[in-house]
Amino acid sequence: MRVYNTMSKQKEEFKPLRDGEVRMYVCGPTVYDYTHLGHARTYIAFDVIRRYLEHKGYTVLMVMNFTDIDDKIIKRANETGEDPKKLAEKFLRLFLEDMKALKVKPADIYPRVTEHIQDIIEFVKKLEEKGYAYEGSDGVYFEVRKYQDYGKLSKINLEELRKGARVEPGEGKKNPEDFALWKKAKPGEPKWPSPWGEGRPGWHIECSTMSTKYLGEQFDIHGGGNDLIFPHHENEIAQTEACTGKEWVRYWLHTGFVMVRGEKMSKSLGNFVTIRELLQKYSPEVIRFFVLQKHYRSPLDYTEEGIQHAKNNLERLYNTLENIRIALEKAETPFKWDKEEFELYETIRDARKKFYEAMDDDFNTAEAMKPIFEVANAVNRYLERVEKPKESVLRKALEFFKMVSEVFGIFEDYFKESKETKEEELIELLVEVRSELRKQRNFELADRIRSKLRELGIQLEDTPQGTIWKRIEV
Ligand SMILES: Nc1ncnc2c1ncn2[C@@H]1O[C@H](COP(=O)(O)OP(=O)(O)OP(=O)(O)O)[C@@H](O)[C@H]1O
Ligand SMILES: [Zn+2]
Repeated sequence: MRVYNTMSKQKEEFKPLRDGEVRMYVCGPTVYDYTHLGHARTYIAFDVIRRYLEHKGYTVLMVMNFTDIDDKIIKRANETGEDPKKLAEKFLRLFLEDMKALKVKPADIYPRVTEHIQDIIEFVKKLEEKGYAYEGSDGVYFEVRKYQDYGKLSKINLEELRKGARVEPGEGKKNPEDFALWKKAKPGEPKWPSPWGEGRPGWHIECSTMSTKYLGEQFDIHGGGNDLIFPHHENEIAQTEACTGKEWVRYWLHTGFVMVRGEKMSKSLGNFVTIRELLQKYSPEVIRFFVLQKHYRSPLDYTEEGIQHAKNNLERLYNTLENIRIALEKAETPFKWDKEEFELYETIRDARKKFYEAMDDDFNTAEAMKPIFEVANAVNRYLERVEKPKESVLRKALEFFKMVSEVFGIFEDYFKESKETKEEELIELLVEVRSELRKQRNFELADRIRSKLRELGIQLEDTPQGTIWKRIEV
């Protein structure tokens, strides 16, 4: 498997630091507004990367932070007259709801800045002890020129950076390129005690602190949107490697932007569409499908037609799945296979290979889509041509779609539904058998079925119209 590493600007063989385990950290949102499609693209992309790694047999430990205190939150709270803590809490909950709706698997750990202030202070203290940090009038700063490798991720040139930046009036830093590790509180701002007086952490330090706390001083994947490469990730690297003296992250992965008419979808430009709005019109799977039609590093243009197109394509696939379901009802036991079965089988076999090759090539979901449609088309053709379809070859197609479902997080309704339907059919069957037993006055066995079902959370009630059943808590 090969992944594109922003650090080396090329695809590299993927080899995690520990066998069989992938530890990954994805920068989470600053929670002061609704989640828009741009954010969702990034989180869906990392969700699929994580799902694929799990599918390949890795144990994945995933951490995603919440920036629940920050300039943007304070600014918004001041505008709306809300308490910044309450504001952050509200949007944090809404974000989790949105991710759940989009079937993004939850991170294993969601550390929040406000619950890790002490850890952050310790980290800054270490940087101070090692001579990388200094206290200025309004906060503690990281002295960029002390860290030799600055710029290695973004390839930014420190001299250029210096020329372009300046120390704003009121800022207590020595050099224009230095960045804040700790900000001293201004009147009315949320604050915590520290060796440098009351204040709050700078933005970058939280990710260095919380990622190393939970994933160790070295781990495999660190990700986020393209806009985080500089300065956020560059600064994270400087802080962490200055502190530990070790190479920190193996692979840096960055997602391309969702674009609207040539511009990045963003809150500040006001050109965004929220997940909530989209979910009123489209199913979560349509949104996922839309996002996955492009490779995660490419820009993704958002248009109404684009989503509509994704919707139609997904529907086509669902139709095929429905065709398989119907065909399975009349499918035959395969006493023999003919040319048609072998043709379909070979398409599925090749498609599976292509799917894995595409995903192994830097998680190329856009390429991986092609074999999905190849199988769908082949199944439809097979069902049109063959009068008595063979169960085994249809099951092969279903297995393929099930695999896609696991990795892409689509078709979940179909596979979940069919499992439940099966279960319901089995319950109906037992109810029928029990009624028959009662008619034959075999009450002992009938009661056994009833009490066993009850233990499993299915309650039977005998009514004049017959026996009905319902699910109960056990
Ligand atoms: N248009 C976009 N396309 C893809 N990813 C995006 C887009 N906008 C933001 N992201 C990513 O979403 C994640 C969360 O972003 P964050 O909460 O910092 O957003 P933000 O910068 O406040 O949002 P905005 O850019 O809308 O002001 C980051 O990884 C960021 O790179
Ligand atoms: Zn971060």
